[in-house]
Amino acid sequence: MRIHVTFIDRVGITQEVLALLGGRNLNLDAVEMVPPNVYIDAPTLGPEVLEELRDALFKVRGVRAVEVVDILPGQRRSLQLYALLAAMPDPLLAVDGNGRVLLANPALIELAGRDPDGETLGELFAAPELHDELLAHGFRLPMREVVLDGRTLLLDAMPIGENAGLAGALLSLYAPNRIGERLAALHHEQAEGFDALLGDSPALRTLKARAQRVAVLDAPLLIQGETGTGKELVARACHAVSARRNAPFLALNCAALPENLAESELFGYAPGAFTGAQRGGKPGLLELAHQGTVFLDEIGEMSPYLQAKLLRFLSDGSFRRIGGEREIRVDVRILSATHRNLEQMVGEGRFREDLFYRLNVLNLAVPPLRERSEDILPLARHFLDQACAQIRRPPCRLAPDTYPALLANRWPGNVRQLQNVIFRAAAISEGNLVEIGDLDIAGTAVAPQADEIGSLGAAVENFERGILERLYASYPSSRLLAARLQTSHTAIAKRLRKYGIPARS
Ligand SMILES: Nc1ncnc2c1ncn2[C@@H]1O[C@H](COP(=O)(O)OP(=O)(O)OP(=O)(O)O)[C@@H](O)[C@H]1O
Repeated sequence: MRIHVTFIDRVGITQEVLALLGGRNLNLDAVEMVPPNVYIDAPTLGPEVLEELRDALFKVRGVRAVEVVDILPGQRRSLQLYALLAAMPDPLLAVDGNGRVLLANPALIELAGRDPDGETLGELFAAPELHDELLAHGFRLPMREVVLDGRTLLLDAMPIGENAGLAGALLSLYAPNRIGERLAALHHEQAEGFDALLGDSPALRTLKARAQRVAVLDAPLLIQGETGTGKELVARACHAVSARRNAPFLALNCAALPENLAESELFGYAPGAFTGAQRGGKPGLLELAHQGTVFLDEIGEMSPYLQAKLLRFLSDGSFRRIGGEREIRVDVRILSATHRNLEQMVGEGRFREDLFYRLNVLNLAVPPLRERSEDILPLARHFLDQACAQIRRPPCRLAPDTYPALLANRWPGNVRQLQNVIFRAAAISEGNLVEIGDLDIAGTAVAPQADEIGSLGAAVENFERGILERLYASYPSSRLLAARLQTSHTAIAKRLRKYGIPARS
């Protein structure tokens, strides 16, 4: 039983109260003192002893009230705190002033494969120098990379109780790809519609112009493009300028969920649909998005069963919830996206042809980043500003010698990869310049395979020629190209001649 005693504060009163409990041989699990209150958790305290104890307590001078409570305030606070920590998808740690773990949330325990309670940060990350550095700086350091169970993560520290003397810190770990998502979320809040799609390359301008035309036509739209090119951003923009903009835009990633979960997310389920479950029904995204838009990402990964169910919805506008009898009609526009070649999948019998035609009434192709190299540096600068603001570090710039490497990179992960590379660089770079060594793009440069390289000189020349040829299309004079690459006009003219790159009119 838990009790709450209220008293008029005076010297020695709490000891007198506790002495009464001690005298009755009660096991005390917890005592919380918040004068003029004392809260006591005594599991062995039964109703009879309570009656007698209450009388005894009222004989103590100053005791005003004795009542039974469900839970102690501190216990309630820690339950709430645990619930909050458990709901946080990113791994979190609280440490004391000596860098010893006091608390880890379930995401961190899962990641570490153990509860690191009591370990030092040096032990947890197998990095004693990190521990010393964090302590030496009072936990106030820019984000840095750490390795936990073989995975590289970014560590962000926030000191606790600085004014009243350092009490410890709260540490958050982010997977580099989650940071991109967080930035994207931030971005979505800032810009809606096509303004969110940054870039001024001819390829992107053409895409935007076409997208603005198809966005307002109320028919299914298929968006194709490599991973990370911005397909979802395009889909959101199309919704935001369409007549449906005041109704919801709800997205489902068909690759992220197993078939049964994807089905219940999209179509919902009827009450009692699951045997043994006491659950009521649940509407799916199609119902929730009534009069709005449903975006089906990675549609190429949709199972044949769901393809059939979706086809039926696209053909007659109706469907049934899982386990439901009733036909439901909703007014929803379907936008879908894929990085796969759906035509080829249709040819190979891996995607339904009839569904393909239903989805592909309108279509857009988002170009890969390497085909719009003019966008690379403006995007990189934008992501750098965003990253510095997000991690609360002073603004920094890209060192000019990073340009050729950024421009020559193949960017297989496209804009998302660029965003992540820049974020990581902002997090680990020490000064106000992001240097080439801060960019984690080794291995994805457009470079010959090792066994194709004859000599270093020839390889460097090939590399240089590739950059010049590619940029010359968008900066079609040696002066423009020189300004773009931040070098002299004569140096560019000399190289264009050397490589026999014909002058543009
Ligand atoms: N033109 C752009 N301007 C600004 N940010 C962009 C642009 N294109 C993409 N991004 C950002 O890059 C990230 C990836 O974009 P998005 O999720 O839209 O790509 P996707 O093609 O749908 O990816 P996937 O194929 O993996 O689903 C997001 O954080 C998005 O905000």
